[in-house]
Amino acid sequence: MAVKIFIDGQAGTTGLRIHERLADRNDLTMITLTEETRKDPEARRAAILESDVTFLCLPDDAAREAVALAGDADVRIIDASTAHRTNPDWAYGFPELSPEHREKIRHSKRVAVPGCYASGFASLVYPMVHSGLLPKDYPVQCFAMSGYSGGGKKMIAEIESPDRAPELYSPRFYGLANNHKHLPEMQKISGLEKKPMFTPIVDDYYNGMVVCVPIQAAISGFSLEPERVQEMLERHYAGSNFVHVQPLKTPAEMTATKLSCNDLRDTNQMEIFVFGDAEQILLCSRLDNLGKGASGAAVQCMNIMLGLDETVGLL
Ligand SMILES: NC(=O)C1=CN([C@@H]2O[C@H](COP(=O)(O)OP(=O)(O)OC[C@H]3O[C@@H](n4cnc5c(N)ncnc54)[C@H](OP(=O)(O)O)[C@@H]3O)[C@@H](O)[C@H]2O)C=CC1
Ligand SMILES: CC(=O)N[C@@H](CCC(=O)OP(=O)(O)O)C(=O)O
Repeated sequence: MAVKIFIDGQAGTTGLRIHERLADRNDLTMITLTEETRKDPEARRAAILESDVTFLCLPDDAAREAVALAGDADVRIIDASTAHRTNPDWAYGFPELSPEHREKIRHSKRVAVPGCYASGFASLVYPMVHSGLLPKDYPVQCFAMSGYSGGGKKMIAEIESPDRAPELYSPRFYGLANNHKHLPEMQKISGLEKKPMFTPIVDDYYNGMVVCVPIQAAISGFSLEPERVQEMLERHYAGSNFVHVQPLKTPAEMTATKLSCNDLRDTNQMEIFVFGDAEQILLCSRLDNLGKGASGAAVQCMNIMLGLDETVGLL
């Protein structure tokens, strides 16, 4: 019998992408609400209770409300918002981080999809800390660039407006008070003792991102050759369907490299790069904020929860 799916927030950026990824699957049937009822709590409750799997593609408060509407019903909930990502009762939806993460997703009824920046960050820092290559108390910094679809419908409308302000044609720094909403999960999931410093930038292209973590090994008093880091990361993600650690480049190739942020657009792929030398290393993770950073990861988690091949319906 087909699995019944409800997407709460189906008209939003993430909801539409999940719908696109699932629409052609004949092992699933979609429960949809009309434009008039899609924000009505009673209609949403009925749809959640009728479903086998509900995706929440909502602002945080509405996601919390949806979980309350579900009560203790047996439905599986996959939440794309920030609301439950550091809640220990929820599985963190990044199966490649460790076999324990994958098992918790497989057996959980409640899964929080990682934030897009947090996905890139954890893909680098979790293995570095858990392998012992990076001390837990290292003062981690992170900078990243995202396409504007990361800001949801409101930012998309602002950037795509025919009479947008001149400053919207340029990349923009934000989160400058080091209070970005992904920081709690970046620290907790990666196992860091100190809050990282995180500087995101949003630019004038639709989707895709690169998240970078520089490591000053020599001046911090430990040694960290790029070869050792690349080998550890390659081992950590060996056999992964979606996370691919790139071979180490020669110094000349590193100098010549330009990483574009949108290469993995519309896929659920993630690429990891190691640059630098024994003094200073730069780790970079490239992904699609709407793919492995949101709807792709959500569908991958659903496949795992349903005991299916995790790659079904995903590029
Ligand atoms: N865009 C991205 O790259 C990513 C987004 N996320 C997260 O996913 C969630 C959704 O984000 P995104 O799709 O970008 O946001 P959007 O603003 O594009 O979509 C949110 C949708 O939720 C609807 N909505 C708002 N309140 C309610 C309510 N009370 N009941 C039912 N529907 C409601 C909105 O309705 P209306 O259309 O009327 O405004 C809108 O359609 C957010 O928590 C976001 O942080 C996660 C990872 C990446
Ligand atoms: C460009 C942009 O504005 N990006 C969003 C993050 C998008 C995202 O992944 O955030 P959630 O998963 O937490 O919803 C932001 O920085 O708030």
